[in-house]
Amino acid sequence: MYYDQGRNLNNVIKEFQMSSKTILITGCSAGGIGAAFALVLAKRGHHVFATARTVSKIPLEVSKHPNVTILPLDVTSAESVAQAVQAVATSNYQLDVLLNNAGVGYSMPVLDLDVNKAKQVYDVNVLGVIRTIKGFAELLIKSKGRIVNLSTCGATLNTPWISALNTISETLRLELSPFGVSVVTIMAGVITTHFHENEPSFRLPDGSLYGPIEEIIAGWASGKSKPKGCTPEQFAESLAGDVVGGGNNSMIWKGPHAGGVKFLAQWLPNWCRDTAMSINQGLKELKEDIVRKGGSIGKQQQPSAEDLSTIAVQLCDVFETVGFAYLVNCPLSFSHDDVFGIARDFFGLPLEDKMSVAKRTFRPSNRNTYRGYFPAQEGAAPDNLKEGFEMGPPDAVEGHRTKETSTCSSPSPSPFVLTEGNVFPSPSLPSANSSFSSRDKLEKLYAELQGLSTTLLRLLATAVGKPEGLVDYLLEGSVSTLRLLHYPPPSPAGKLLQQAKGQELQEQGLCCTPHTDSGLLTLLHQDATGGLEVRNAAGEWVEAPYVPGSLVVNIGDLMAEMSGRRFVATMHRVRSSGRGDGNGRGRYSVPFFFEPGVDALVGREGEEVRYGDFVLGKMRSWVEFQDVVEEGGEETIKPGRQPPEVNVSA
Ligand SMILES: O=C(O)CCC(=O)C(=O)O
Ligand SMILES: [Fe+2]
Repeated sequence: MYYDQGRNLNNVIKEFQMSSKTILITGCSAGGIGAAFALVLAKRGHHVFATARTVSKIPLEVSKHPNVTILPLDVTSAESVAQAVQAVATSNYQLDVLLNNAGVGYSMPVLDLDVNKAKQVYDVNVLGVIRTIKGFAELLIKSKGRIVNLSTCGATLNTPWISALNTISETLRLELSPFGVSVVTIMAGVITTHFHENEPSFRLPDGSLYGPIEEIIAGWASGKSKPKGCTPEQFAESLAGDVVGGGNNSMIWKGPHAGGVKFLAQWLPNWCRDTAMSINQGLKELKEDIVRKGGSIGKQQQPSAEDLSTIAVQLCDVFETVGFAYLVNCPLSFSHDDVFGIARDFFGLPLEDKMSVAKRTFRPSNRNTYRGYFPAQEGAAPDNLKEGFEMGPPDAVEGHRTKETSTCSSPSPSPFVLTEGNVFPSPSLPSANSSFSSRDKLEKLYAELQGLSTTLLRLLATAVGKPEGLVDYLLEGSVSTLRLLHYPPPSPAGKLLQQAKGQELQEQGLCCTPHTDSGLLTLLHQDATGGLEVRNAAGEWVEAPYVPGSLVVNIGDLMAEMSGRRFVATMHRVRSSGRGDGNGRGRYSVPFFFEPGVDALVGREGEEVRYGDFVLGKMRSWVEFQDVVEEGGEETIKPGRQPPEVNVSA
């Protein structure tokens, strides 16, 4: 017996019994179900009006087919629909079938919906269908034709844009039956199309209650988490007979998994459906996350005023003495795994891709001076062996000099532009097989860390009796830096160099030399490798061990100054013993340096300096800016330092 992808004997017989029909299909852009239906039906001898909002998107194979007429049709425009109706009415064809296929996707938890966006989605998916049906109704009634609405089996579960269509479709089925027009809803299973590519990269709005499961939701929004489906062509083949066939068959469930969902939706009790729908949707994980955080969600996560003043007292106490604190249960939507996943994503790129965003010091042809990548400099600084990537505020304009030189009273002659925009490895990187997909996550992490640091700064400022407005003043145009660090395991050549540098260095085994941070506060994610050490008031180096899930917080020079030296900017370093988890990957850390705006006047009362100048002064001692040289009283970047293995022309 003949059987081909659902095109069973009955369908074949049904089709042979029917003469050639004329079908108008909406949304026939390449890669989608509409285009696949157009081709399959045209090849079977039917005449097809293949329509799309942008007709150039209709694949050539369809548009060049002798049985196809191309028409522009935007289902959100009554005028466009009227023009298409006019074109069909004045053609030599009688319209037998209207296949409403055009649709757009919008995946978002209901609480996070952007209502205007939702209106647009309804305008295409629901009102667009009504507009088109109204337009073609007269022709369809004349032919006693058929309306086929493409829906999905997801409509019975969690796709509000589509379930509205189903109700309308079923209502129309009854309302049009007296006129001899049949109405069918296709409950599509999983079809692999370009549908999700129309959705921009997924991002929950700031403050979403669903933040902890954003990645899981993103997997569904992008279609990546969908089970394997059939191709649009296979799907169209299996349904061609149903589209042109008569009969009032209401709902047709077709495509991979459609049968299972039908069974679930129509036969099993609600609790079974709820259980099935909670699998891999992140709801279980979200519940666990809420329980882990003490059963509180959203706004209730904010501690009470009493809690805040207790935290303020504890922080003051710790910054006056030890200088370092561990924050636990931080209100961040990123776990340690998430944060170090981003770091691994970046540092795992081939060197030439990282060098494509290297600071100008390391690649003279690049424009970025302050943000971007700095490579490990094994020869120049074996005791400071780290590679890093730095970004500033996500909204800084790329390659744009802002306030730094425009409003300040004494413009800095430095070639470093502290306010410059961020650079990220482009998705189409020089090397074929690599890609960096964590830009959105980095920007979100930055925003969350800036928010958390602001809360901490407000607490500290109030605790030391600073005026209310000080924090807002300092943070105007804040140039905080989020830094990804990787301390690679030393190469054999690097080990030799360390030995050559002398006994003391070898014994210390440092990969980040002792320093204080320069800004207000530093919030550090360190991985489980360890190695961070802090110098206590007695001048002894003590280990700052890894505490799962915690953030290490210390204050920088600026905060120490502003507190009248009440707080200590603690000296810290990293030992290279902590340069690997044994699997040869090295150590990762992600410090966030919370900084004021470049023009904020900072420092001790009566001796205030511009923060931009303060930080540029400090940069002279940083390994990643060692190429600042004085020439004729002005600092310039000494160009041309490259890690030896990089091909400059790459
Ligand atoms: O890697 C670490 O744990 C510390 C890094 C650090 O202190 C810094 O980058 O200022
Ligand atoms: Fe530091």
